[in-house]
Amino acid sequence: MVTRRAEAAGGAGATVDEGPAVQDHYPADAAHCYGCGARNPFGHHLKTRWADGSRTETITRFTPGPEQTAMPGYVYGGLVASVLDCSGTGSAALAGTHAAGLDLEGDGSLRYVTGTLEVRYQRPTPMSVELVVRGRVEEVKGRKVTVALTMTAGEDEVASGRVVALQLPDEMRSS
Ligand SMILES: CCCCCCCCCC(=O)SCCNC(=O)CCNC(=O)[C@H](O)C(C)(C)COP(=O)(O)OP(=O)(O)OC[C@H]1O[C@@H](n2cnc3c(N)ncnc32)[C@H](O)[C@@H]1OP(=O)(O)O
Repeated sequence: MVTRRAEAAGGAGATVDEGPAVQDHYPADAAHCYGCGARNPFGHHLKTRWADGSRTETITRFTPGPEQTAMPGYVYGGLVASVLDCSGTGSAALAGTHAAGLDLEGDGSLRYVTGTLEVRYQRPTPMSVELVVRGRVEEVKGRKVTVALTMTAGEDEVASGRVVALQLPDEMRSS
């Protein structure tokens, strides 16, 4: 299976990718996620950053390949969902950690899993075009962060959705 990394620059209008990716700060024992874990050789290796100085908008980029085909020329919907999913949990980790006044690089930074994922497929998603996911943090409430997401391919919005992410439960921790 081919492994690709999302490209980290260019092609997103006026949006600026700012600072390190949250996944760069996941500890080694929490970096196995298929969507965003740096230590998963078969995964997407998604990287989610603040999109600007507001600390409410995030950006994640991914370019799908032919093995992620639905119909020739178009991307499999499960891949679209998967990219939205980890864009949402990464955004939640950025937002929850920021809201708690913690440092991403510190031991106390917060990690999140998916509680609920909603996806609306708006248009067929073209293959081999960089997909840009923008996250907007709607709410940080206790253990829960809600993030609204849009995915664009070039000028077209191809999907949108929402992730409700909850802080990583103890039973899912590896140590
Ligand atoms: C370390 C780095 C990690 C990187 C990996 C990124 C993850 C990648 C994405 C994934 O694939 S994660 C895998 C798929 N997800 C799971 O397997 C999660 C399974 N579910 C659970 O473990 C628990 O149900 C969950 C942690 C989601 C919630 O349990 P909690 O005990 O934390 O929730 P609690 O009962 O305390 O409820 C807290 C709030 O969240 C709400 N809530 C609970 N479960 C929810 C849910 N599933 N969806 C939406 N909201 C939910 C609940 O209503 C409440 O809202 P309010 O505060 O407003 O009252």
